[in-house]
Parts: sequence; structure tokens; C-alpha cells
Amino acid sequence: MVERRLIGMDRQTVVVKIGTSSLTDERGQLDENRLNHHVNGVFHLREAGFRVVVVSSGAIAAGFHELGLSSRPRTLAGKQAAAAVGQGALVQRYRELFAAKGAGCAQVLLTRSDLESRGRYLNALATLNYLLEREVVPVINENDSVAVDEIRWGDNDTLASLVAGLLQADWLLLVTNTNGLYTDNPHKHPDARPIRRLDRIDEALIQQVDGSKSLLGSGGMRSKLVAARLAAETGVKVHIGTAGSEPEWMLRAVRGRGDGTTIEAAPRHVSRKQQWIAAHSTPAGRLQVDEGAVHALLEKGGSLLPCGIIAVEGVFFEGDIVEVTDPKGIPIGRGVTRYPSVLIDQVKGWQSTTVKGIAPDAPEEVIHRDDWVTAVVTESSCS
Ligand SMILES: Nc1ncnc2c1ncn2[C@@H]1O[C@H](COP(=O)(O)OP(=O)(O)O)[C@@H](O)[C@H]1O
Ligand SMILES: N[C@@H](CCC(=O)OP(=O)(O)O)C(=O)O
Repeated sequence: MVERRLIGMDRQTVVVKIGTSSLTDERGQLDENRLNHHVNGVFHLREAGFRVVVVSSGAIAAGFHELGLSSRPRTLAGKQAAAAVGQGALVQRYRELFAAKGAGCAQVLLTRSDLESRGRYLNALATLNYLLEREVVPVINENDSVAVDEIRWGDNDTLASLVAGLLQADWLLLVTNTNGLYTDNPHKHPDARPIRRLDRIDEALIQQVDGSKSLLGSGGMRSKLVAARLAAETGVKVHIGTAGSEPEWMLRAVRGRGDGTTIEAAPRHVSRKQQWIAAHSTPAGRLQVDEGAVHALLEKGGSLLPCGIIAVEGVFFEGDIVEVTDPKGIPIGRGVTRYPSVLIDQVKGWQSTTVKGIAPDAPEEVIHRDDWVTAVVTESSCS
């Protein structure tokens, strides 16, 4: 109650990702008690005034037994069939457990291509906001039964961090079977020590973590760190940990008192549009620019003008995303072009006043600052 008054109109958003390993029993089946405990945790967050979105795994685990299988299927078709059976059962249980607390919940299934198109990305955002405004908890999962390999995330850590970025959430909680990051995989090395706090996640740390996962999980700790880095870079604080025994443990985590690993967020310096460009877009072409343009884009916070362009590659149109490289061909970022490739080819290296002579309606900037993201964001977001 006190928390609700403190938060007031400016309600914070928390994305809670619950991994397979935290939803299942020792036979790999959906564990009712564990699910109930997570729903309690979410309920306490909501009672304290937070907007909560759940990203829940568990469809495959909830479905494979009904297909007559004794263990989690390994083939794509097997996983998709198990998810088709299990997703319904999973969401049914969520609905019953939330309903018992007087709360509604809604199933939202996403595939990667839903977020790659800017229109569908904004659509997903509008749907989630609509549900949240009406106090309904979205329960998101990857649409496993239709996603094919090329368009799969595969684990829900990445999906959860993209959802946290989409909603510009305050917190991402990654609930798993290990209480955060350890100096080594604690299931193999009992003497591994917990790491309680990280200011940032660099590539070296990600490479150090072994790629192993729990029996039924898909991502492992490495995938959680990649997801956490993506979220943290877009201004979302992250907590990785196991479900605490008391029902308020999620609340404790978002108050900064969780006992897993907490990762600090970078200042939120990119708009939602820039976030989409960085994390989801596919460039339609490439522009090579000179050192002056590199300096303007990376150091001075400027836009890209025709005079700084050396070469253009590919055929594209106004509004497409293009990658920009330095004179050596090293990518420095990407952005929305306001010029089609044919025009850029004609006016590259020209001063803006000269461009006006042949294209009076052309804007001054080929890529405006507001539509630009540097490669620091682009690289880490896409890895
Ligand atoms: N350095 C590490 N610290 C903690 N866990 C690690 C580490 N390296 C690997 N892991 C593994 O990551 C697993 C958790 O990821 P995962 O199996 O994907 O769970 P989930 O289903 O919750 O997403 C742990 O069970 C552990 O085996
Ligand atoms: N979408 C799948 C989840 C895949 C998976 O296991 O993810 P995770 O638990 O995050 O390692 C399912 O619902 O079974």
C-alpha cells in the first residue's frame, strides 16, 4: 500500500521471465506448487503498484507427457507438437491461479518476425499496453508451434529482454534454478562463488560463462547474460535469481534487495524507435562514409549529410534501414535513410546546397540524428 502511494501515477513496469527449470518437477512436468508460488510473487508486485508482464516458458514441458513421450522431445516437430498441447494447459493454469486472486491474465504468443516489422512491433506494444491499462497480466511465450528455426528465439531470455525493451520496463527479473551468476557453473563446481552485482556485462564475461543449461531449459546462463546485457543497455535493470521462499521475494528484488545477481542499467539514452532499429531491423543497404562524417556521427551527435558519403551499396528507398561503415568498411551504426539509393549515388560527396539544385525537395540529412543508432548498441543488441 505504501509502495502504491510512492509510485503514484508513474507506475513502474516489471517483466518477469520464468524459465522451464523453475516451473517443472523432477519428472519434467509442470509443477503446480511452483507455478502458484510465481503467481503469488507477481500478485505481490501488482499489489504494490507495479505493472507486471510475465514471460513464461513451460509449454513444451507441460505438453510432452500427453503426447506419450517419457522425456522432452529433441526434434523441432516434437517440440512444436508438445508446445501445441502444453501451451493451452499452461495458460489455463495461469488463468485459474490469477482468477483465484481476482486478477485477469491473457495469453500473448510472439514470433521473432512479429518484432522485426516496425508496424507489428508497435502493434504488440499497443496490445500489451491495452491489457496493462485494464489490469490484465499478459503471459507471453514464443509461438513455438509455428516458429521455424530461422525465426525462432529458442529460449525465452532473449524474448523477455526484447519485451522489456519494447515496454521500456524498469526491471527484468529472470527467474531460474540457479541463484544468479556464479564464478563457475555451481552445478558442476560446488565451490563456485556467487556474483551479487554487475555494473555492466562485457563480452569477455559472456565468453567466460559455460554454455551449459539445466535438464529442461533451453538458454543457460550465457543466454541470460546476453539477454541481460541487451536489456541493461536499453535502460532496464536486471535481476537473475531463483524464486525466494517467501511470496514477496519479487518485490524485494525490484527494491534492489534480491539475493541473486543484479545488473545495473545504462542511462536510457535511446528512443523506442532507435531501440527498434538497433535490436530488430534488417539493413536494406550500406553507406560508406568519410572520417568527417564518422566524427560527426560518433563524436558530435550530428546527422549524416550527403557530403560525407563515399559509396553506396544495395537498392533501397526512403524509410529503409541502412548500415553505415567507416572508410575501412567497419560498421559504425545504422539508421533510417531519407534518400533512396539512386539519389545518394548521384549526390554522394556533394554539399547540401548543390543537392538542392537537382533535388529541391530532398531533406538536408540523409540520416537524421533521431533515426540513428551507433554500433555499440547495434552490435550488442544483435549478438
Ligand atoms: N556461471 C554460471 N552461473 C550460474 N549458472 C550457470 C553458470 N554457467 C552455466 N550455468 C547453468 O545455467 C542454468 C540455468 O539456465 P537454463 O537451464 O536455461 O534455465 P531456465 O530454464 O530457467 O531458463 C543453470 O542450471 C546452470 O547449469
Ligand atoms: N517456449 C518454450 C521455452 C523454451 C525454454 O525452455 O526456454 P527457457 O526455459 O528460457 O530456457 C516453452 O514454452 O517450452
